[in-house]
Amino acid sequence: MATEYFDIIFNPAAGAGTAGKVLKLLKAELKRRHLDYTVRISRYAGHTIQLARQIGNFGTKPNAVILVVGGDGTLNQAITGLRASAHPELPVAYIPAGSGNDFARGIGLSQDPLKALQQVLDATEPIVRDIGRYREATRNEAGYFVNNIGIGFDAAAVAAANRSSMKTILNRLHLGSLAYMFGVVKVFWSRKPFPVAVYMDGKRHYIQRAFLCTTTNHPYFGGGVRILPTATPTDGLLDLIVVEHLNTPYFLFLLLQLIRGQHLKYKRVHHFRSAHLRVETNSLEFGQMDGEEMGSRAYELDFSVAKQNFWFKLK
Ligand SMILES: Nc1ncnc2c1ncn2[C@@H]1O[C@H](COP(=O)(O)OP(=O)(O)OP(=O)(O)O)[C@@H](O)[C@H]1O
Repeated sequence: MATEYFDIIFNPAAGAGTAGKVLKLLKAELKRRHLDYTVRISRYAGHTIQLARQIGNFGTKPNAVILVVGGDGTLNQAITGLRASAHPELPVAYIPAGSGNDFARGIGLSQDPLKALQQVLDATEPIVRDIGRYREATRNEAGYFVNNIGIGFDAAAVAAANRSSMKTILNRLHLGSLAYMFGVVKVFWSRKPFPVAVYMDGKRHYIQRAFLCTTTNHPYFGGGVRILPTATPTDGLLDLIVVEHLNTPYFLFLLLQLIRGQHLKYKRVHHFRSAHLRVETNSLEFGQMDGEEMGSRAYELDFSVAKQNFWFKLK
């Protein structure tokens, strides 16, 4: 089936306001190829959920494809809205236009908008990939994530990066993924270790001094950091990494090993992999989901895997 029509959902705030340039490029290319489209603009934070739900509920033209243009948060919200609609099976195409773009990196979609569009146009049938599903008991929330949910260090870094004026400047310089590094440096000295309980395959694992606790669908977080090189979005499993904080020199050593992709072999780095995971914390900690802040709370999270139809061709 060739794509005849695109229902574009566009987040003008993605990439700290630089996504408009991406949309302009795409529109010109679609026009050049005589491909028809409609653009629905996300007018406020969270509006993407409603836009996607409306497309799922009120139908689209035959052979229409939903094309999301934005960052990881926009993709997350589009999938969340669509899955709450009458047609959750509709495939989702995506053009990365955010700051971090970890989903594109993790799934094998180009970060160059026109190359990504070519991958979308090359698709002839939906492609199925894993996404994460979560339930959080403290605030009675449930939903999906395309990249990861993190508690602790990474989430505090996301919060710091989002509040930083550097994010806007770096996005303008096409260095959006560096914004997270500024967040990392900012929160590094102020974060305190916290206890975490992980439940997997009927066993409880208690980690007294966790610093970072991230459940992920693919290797990347924080704008290109390969936190779990072995995670794959096709295995029906989620990967969880818990990094312990022993002391500052050891933690810096682990960070160095992380950059070299060698961190998983150390005793203070715990790796879990399963179709079902549960994570509990008892202190107030920051959380992040696909780069969006989840607020500060004591978490009780249950994770599982869902299958999602996408529309792009991967090598
Ligand atoms: N019109 C709007 N005005 C302000 N914020 C919006 C608007 N529409 C959507 N949003 C919000 O923009 C936020 C950021 O979106 P997104 O994550 O896609 O971009 P990003 O943070 O630049 O990318 P990435 O997650 O890849 O780093 C989301 O929380 C979304 O709810």
